[in-house]
Amino acid sequence: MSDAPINLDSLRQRIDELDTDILRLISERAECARRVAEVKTQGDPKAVFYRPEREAQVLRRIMELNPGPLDGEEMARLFREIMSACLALEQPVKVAYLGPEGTFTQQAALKHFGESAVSLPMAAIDEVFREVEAGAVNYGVVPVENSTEGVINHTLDSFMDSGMGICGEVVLRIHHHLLVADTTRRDKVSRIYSHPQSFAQCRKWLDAHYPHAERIPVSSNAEAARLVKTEWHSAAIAGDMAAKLYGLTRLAEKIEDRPDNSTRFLIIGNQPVPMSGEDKTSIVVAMRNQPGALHDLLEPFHRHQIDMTRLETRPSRSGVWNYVFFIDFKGHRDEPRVAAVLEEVRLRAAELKILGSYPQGVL
Ligand SMILES: C=C(O[C@@H]1C=C(C(=O)O)C=C[C@H]1O)C(=O)O
Repeated sequence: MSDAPINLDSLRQRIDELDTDILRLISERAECARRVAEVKTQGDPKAVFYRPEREAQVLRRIMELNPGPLDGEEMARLFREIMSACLALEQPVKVAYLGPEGTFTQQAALKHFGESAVSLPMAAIDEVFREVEAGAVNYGVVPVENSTEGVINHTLDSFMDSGMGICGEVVLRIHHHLLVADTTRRDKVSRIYSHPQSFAQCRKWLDAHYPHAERIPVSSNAEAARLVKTEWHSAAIAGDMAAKLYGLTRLAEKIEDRPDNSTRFLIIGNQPVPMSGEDKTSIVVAMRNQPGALHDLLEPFHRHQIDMTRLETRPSRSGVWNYVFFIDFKGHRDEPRVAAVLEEVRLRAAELKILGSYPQGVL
């Protein structure tokens, strides 16, 4: 240990030098982004600053080039924040999300846009759509499917009613914790608050560890966390954002029954997104109610070898067509192969709405 101080000093000196370099380089990068903003605004008063396809390309490139020892996702997260700060220099992006504050949807919004985005909680999914449609915010973030609980119908229905499209997706690993306040009697927990979906995702764990505690469903995990603050015999199941927001501690961590529990969120907006190189397209199709309709719809995808990633059916509310199909597939609408399929589907369908082509989630 005798040479430790010398080593430590020289290593810290090297870190200082490197930080000086990093600082200079980030500043230079920010200056470039500011100049990009000038180019974008030239002759265009309604210039769009946020470019999802470019951001996806930047992050993918960083992950490819990353030499370690930090892992690719960790490195991309750091660059995500650098880009977020650079974009804020051009114009801070304003995002509405399904609130309240402290929910997984807020976590998804910040994961996608970075911490420099201004995020505003909305009380319901259709309010998020309305805020974007009214131009009060640039984008919206809503959950669309969970790996254990399935699709979130409310989001699909909102797409049927609104003119909004999709300009991105983000997938979040959902970790639930059993949270308590400083004042909670940890050995006397008799009541647990959470969102019904979170209860469903932690059912086995709860049956094993808290079979006798009363489970009280509330409107969100963040609301569960808020209630715990005032009750000495209660706990909440919620995620990290809610724990941080209400100053709760984890009595048990990662209590979800399935370790791969994740939720997919969509970024909604009304901006067409150019190709990023790895894209997805989402469409809604109404078919005539006749035998073989579903086969007719799927056949062109099969023939053009397009990789379908999701197919959901929803009852149509217009009364004329019995069902509409929500389809996600790999590829961008500007690719000839995809354009050909969309044209064929348009001819076969009663109605086709292209919700958008957007970069596949990177982080
Ligand atoms: C700098 C740009 O604007 C924004 C900031 C980006 C960045 O910091 O790399 C990337 C895309 C845009 O969201 C750009 O379009 O290149």
